Amino acid sequence: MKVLLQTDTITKRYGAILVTDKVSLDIKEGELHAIIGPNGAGKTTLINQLSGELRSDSGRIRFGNADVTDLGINARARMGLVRSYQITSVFDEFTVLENATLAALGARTHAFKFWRSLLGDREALAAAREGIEAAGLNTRTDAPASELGYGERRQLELAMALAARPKFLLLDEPMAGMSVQESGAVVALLKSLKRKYTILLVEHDMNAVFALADRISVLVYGRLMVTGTPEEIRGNAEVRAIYLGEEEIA
Ligand SMILES: Nc1ncnc2c1ncn2[C@@H]1O[C@H](COP(=O)(O)OP(=O)(O)OP(=O)(O)O)[C@@H](O)[C@H]1O
Repeated sequence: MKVLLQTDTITKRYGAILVTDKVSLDIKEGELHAIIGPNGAGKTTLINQLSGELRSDSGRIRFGNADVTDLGINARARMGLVRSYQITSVFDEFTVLENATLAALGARTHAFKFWRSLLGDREALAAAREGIEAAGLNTRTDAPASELGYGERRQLELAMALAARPKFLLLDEPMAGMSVQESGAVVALLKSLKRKYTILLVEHDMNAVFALADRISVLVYGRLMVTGTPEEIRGNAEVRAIYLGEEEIA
């Protein structure tokens, strides 16, 4: 499989703290790659470096054939490297369809000129409907976001990311705060998205990670400790030591 995203020794520090430390990763086209690691390991920081929300202090990032190190979040999103949006970017008074359409328009338009054409842009509307369908939210298309339950809201975030027609999806803890039933639904959803998109998943729910990932990378104190298949990670003595006492991986 071709490598779609490649980082070469990317580093981010806050003052004296090295939050990510020379992380070199290869993510292959079509794979679902999970990043796990203890609290504060630097997982969210790494996602932010990949999405372009944070500039790395050193190292390079390649996406497809391009060096995207110096590009911002919007430029990377337009190339297809898209992060599932934070809950704050959902507009409560807008419907599911309107929110997804905004995300579709935002992925390809600069500034705010898209406001006037909301729901008037056929291509954006089609992308929004596709995203909503893929995220399993089509029975709620016309509901205002304010009426969605917690799990549905996370589905809307996913729909918004998909409406941007990504090649590569960055997902930061999509199951956080969900009930067992809700996270089961998200696992099923992500299974249905596998292969259609290349996915990088940061997630604490080990059952979900081991059920979904083709490969898993373990980040500890900002350093990439090991990358392997779920079987290799499960059997890795160092990883087991880090998670000792955390029954999920046992
Ligand atoms: N803007 C910031 N300024 C200073 N320190 C920061 C900043 N953002 C993150 N950190 C620190 O960097 C470290 C890694 O944070 P990060 O959120 O990336 O870890 P994480 O692996 O995602 O953690 P968790 O699993 O708890 O979400 C933490 O010690 C955090 O306090």
